[in-house]
Amino acid sequence: MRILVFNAGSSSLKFGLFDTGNGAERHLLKAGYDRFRDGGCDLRWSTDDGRGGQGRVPLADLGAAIAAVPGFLAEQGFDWIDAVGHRIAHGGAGFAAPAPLDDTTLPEIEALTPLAPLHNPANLAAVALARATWPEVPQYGVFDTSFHLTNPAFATTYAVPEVWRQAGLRRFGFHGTSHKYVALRAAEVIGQPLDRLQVISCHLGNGASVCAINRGRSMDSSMGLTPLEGLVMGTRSGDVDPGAFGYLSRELGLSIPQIEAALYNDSGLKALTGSPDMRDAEDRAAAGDAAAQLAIEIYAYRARKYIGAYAAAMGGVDAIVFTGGIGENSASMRRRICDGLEFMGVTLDHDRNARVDLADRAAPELQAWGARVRVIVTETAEQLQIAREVAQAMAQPVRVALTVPVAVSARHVHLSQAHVEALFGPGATLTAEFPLRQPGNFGAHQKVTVEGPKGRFENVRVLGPTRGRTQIEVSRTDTFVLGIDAPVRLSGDLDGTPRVRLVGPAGQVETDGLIIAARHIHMHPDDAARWGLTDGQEVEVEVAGTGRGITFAHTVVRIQKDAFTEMHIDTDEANAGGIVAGADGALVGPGLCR
Ligand SMILES: Nc1ncnc2c1ncn2[C@@H]1O[C@H](COP(=O)(O)OP(=O)(O)O)[C@@H](O)[C@H]1O
Ligand SMILES: CC(=O)OP(=O)(O)O
Ligand SMILES: [Mg+2]
Repeated sequence: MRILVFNAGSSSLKFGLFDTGNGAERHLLKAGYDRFRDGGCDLRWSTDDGRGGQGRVPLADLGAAIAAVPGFLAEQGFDWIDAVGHRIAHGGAGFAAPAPLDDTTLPEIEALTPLAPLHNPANLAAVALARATWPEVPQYGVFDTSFHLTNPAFATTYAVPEVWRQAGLRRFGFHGTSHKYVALRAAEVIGQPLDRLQVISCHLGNGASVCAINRGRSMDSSMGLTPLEGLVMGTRSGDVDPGAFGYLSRELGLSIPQIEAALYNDSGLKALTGSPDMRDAEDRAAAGDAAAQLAIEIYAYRARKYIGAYAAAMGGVDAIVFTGGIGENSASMRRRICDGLEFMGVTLDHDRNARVDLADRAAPELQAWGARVRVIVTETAEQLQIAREVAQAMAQPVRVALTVPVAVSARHVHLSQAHVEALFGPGATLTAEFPLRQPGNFGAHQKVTVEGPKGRFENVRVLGPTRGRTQIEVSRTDTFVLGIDAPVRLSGDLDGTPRVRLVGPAGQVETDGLIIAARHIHMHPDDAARWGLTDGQEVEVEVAGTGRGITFAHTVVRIQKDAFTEMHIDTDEANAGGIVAGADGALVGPGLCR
């Protein structure tokens, strides 16, 4: 199968043509445009049959370079392809794996553009061009963010107001395809499976990020909601005190869009040296330019801090991997970053570091003899990794994933009006303390004690409004605390359920209705119709975006007028999957429609 891959970065367009299948992998064409300036850019290309070239071409920007690709392929005699893989920098929380690019997924990606303004527009321009040029050929997106969706909540959560978090403010991380590829390549060189290793990957290109890969999974990365956080980059600032926004607004009268544009386009090496290019910074520093010297020191210091932080975050490190234009090519930057880390077992062999040859996907080790931590440098093969992932995705049977929010229910009680009065006094009614997402439902001010032969739970929340029959929902673990066995039932299916004592301020009742709620999805009829689901149908739900991703079988779809579509699980289920509030679940199944 012949796969064309587009990788538009913030300063370059790289593309490649791969032949995959039958266990073999050929890199038919490797090409890239970069150093856009003065109305032109550098083109460099090579084919696996020995052709190639390099030189300036009159393409002024990334858009022009993207548009030139079909003509370039035709000129070099590559006249057919089976699929196109596109690097997409921001995929948000919705794309944990490569996805076909179609009229459903593209608007979701477009909506993320403000969070990756230097990247998603170029990525999407390549998609538009490829769809227009090869309308019959499947197009897949491979997302920088996917690899990091395994990051634990304590690494992805900003300590900011809840409404901001609900609006989507969280850390994502980028360069995932690169970090994954180089970590796998390092594991190959070390000769151990990646899931036994603790690796810190430093992708130092025009954009730059450090990633902690803890036993095969991304645990943290220096980029956040957007590719602005973290390291110093070509034109991006990396970490800045958020207090700067208020300061700049007050002192310089700058607006938020002005500040944001400057942090993306006019900061980093460009701000410190006048050029976004590390080659220029190194040349100027060597010629005695103090600003360039300081910029290089800041760059290295920031990277070294993140390496130290991630060694601490993982509780160890077996290998540090350098990649990206700077990581691959700048021996002096690798040395500046590693010097001073001897205390944690990192010692470079300076001769090896100075004589790196990365031809043929080499991944040389640069550590001194006897050093505990390996230091490896390798070319990032984002295009190859994208081609591999596209080929894998195409080989899989079609599964449609639909996203539903997952809510975790703690133990609670629904009461009949008769029981409200028995527990809270004659004439008492439930009063709402906070609304629930299912319309009309609320958490009541009222709380009761639930008592069994072995133990009791005090302050169990009553949910309103009242129902025809009292129902007490607990987890399986709770049944052991109470000392009463309870069946797994759907809400309302209460015949033959165990009796339990409820105690309120004005009295107590013995009532049946104790259940472990069967996991279910409240579903709006429109969603059910759109997705081809019927009431009572059981589906599988994958909640993968957590450290202990889990798939729930036998999840019952409950279609209800006006329902807010949402899956409900109990605390045992949430704990089993390491699921925190706000997680998304994916309904997966062959019969679902998008
Ligand atoms: N020989 C070199 N020495 C130092 N820096 C280099 C060298 N070659 C490339 N670079 C730097 O690599 C950066 C571009 O990295 P690259 O990974 O190609 O970018 P992108 O993020 O656009 O994919 C530029 O800052 C460039 O100066
Ligand atoms: C996410 C990012 O910064 O990518 P690049 O390095 O290609 O600019
Ligand atoms: Mg890049």
